[in-house]
Amino acid sequence: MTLVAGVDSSTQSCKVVVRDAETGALVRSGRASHPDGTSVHPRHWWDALRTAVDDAGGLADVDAVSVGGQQHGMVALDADGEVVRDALLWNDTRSAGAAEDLVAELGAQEWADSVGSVLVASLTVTKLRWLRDAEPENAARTAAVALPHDWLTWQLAGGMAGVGFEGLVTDRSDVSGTGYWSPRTGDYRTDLVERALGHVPALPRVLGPSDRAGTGTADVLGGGSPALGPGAGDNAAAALALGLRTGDVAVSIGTSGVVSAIADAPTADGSGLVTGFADATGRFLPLACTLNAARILDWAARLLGVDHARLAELALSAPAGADGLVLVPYFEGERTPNLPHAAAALHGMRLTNTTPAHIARAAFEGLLCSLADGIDALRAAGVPVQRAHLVGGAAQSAAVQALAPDVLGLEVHVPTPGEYVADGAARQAAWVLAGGAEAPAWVPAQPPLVLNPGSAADGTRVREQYAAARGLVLGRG
Ligand SMILES: Nc1ncnc2c1ncn2[C@@H]1O[C@H](COP(=O)(O)OP(=O)(O)O)[C@@H](O)[C@H]1O
Ligand SMILES: O=C(CO)[C@@H](O)[C@H](O)COP(=O)(O)O
Repeated sequence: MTLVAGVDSSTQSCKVVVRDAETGALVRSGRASHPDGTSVHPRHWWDALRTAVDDAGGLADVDAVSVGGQQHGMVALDADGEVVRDALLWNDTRSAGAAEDLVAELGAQEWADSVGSVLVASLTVTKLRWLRDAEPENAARTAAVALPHDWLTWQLAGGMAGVGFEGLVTDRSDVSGTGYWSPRTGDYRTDLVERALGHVPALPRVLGPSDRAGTGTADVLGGGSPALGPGAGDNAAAALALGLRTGDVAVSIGTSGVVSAIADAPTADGSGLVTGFADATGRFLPLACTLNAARILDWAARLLGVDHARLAELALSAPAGADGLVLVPYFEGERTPNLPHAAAALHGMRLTNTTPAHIARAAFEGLLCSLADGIDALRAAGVPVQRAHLVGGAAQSAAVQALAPDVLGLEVHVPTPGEYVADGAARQAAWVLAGGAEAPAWVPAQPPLVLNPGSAADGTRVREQYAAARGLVLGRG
């Protein structure tokens, strides 16, 4: 049996899956935690990768490895290939002012036309501008810039000592989230890098969907020398694992809340709600991403002193609409809509509707309404939406599953619990070995759970009261 491995280096953890390259059957898996915080030294990702690989029984017997990962993080390297400072992650909002400056300089629609997206603090180019303004010495020392998955792939290939900056590679999906690469032309916009950072550092070579990135040589591979895949941004990797088709929307509820869809043509949404990324198959991945998602539920569980299973029970014991209690969940500021300095707010509190059950219900409804807003934005950008596929850690919550069809107003498929980002990376690794125009067809071991909307009226009411409360927050934002 030929084995391949996929890695998901996500915000909160690192996951590794080992699968049969031909059938996609899961052979073994492992995981390890990442530290908290929105700026992290990349060595923590490397340490977690090591631990997750050990947990997965090693990789000595795999023939190819691909790395998927959290998008946008700025990994700045000096001329010796050393990390210049902690990487600023996608959910670090300190570059919000830099994003405003850059948008003011060129105009929102010009950014959307040039790089597919209007800039918000998540996008790497804004972090480069922040570095130039806040830490000019670090900016001047920056000789190369990579994304989290690029840096990990480079480490697997031997890093500076092994392959130098010439061996630094990325893929279309992840580079499309930098804000200095055009999904429409497939070219870097080095003029925009220079505008942000003040000079043009070495940038990773952009590989095609099944191009070989090199050969793994690192110790963590246990003496094996697997082919390395180009890797992918986490959302593109999940889309590859799910085999999304026209009309399908992936709804991922991890640290970020993401709705994304495969498209044949690039998008350029000047409103900024939809970012026009590329996917991992040579197509495009219009996407709306929130900063607040699974951690809304983590917050509610902590507040109420219960675990996730009990939080779901409490929520399902309260009526739809929580008797008017509405959570607008912008705990960490927000990205969609772009309100980096906003805070969360509970609206409509009465003595009768502030029970644990109502608060739990409001948490789930606030989470799902913010995702439903993202689906509306995709539709407004011309993306067809027929059904949702629910993935990410919080997709396993019974209350998310019960409430999603009504609030999203869609048929919802819940695939078998799994690590869809790591699975997509593993499927890409199999594609690198097999070659050909399409990724190998892997059939899921079990069909998804299919959930249909029960009460359209409930869904509409929940969304209307959320929209009213969100309007108050926008007014303050
Ligand atoms: N059954 C559950 N109910 C609600 N939230 C859950 C459940 N299981 C996991 N989570 C949450 O999912 C998140 C992790 O999801 P994951 O997709 O791995 O995140 P990321 O990719 O951002 O690291 C955590 O915040 C965790 O608390
Ligand atoms: O910023 C985005 C997408 O644009 C996020 O989706 C990150 O890629 C992080 O994802 P998770 O770690 O939450 O899965």
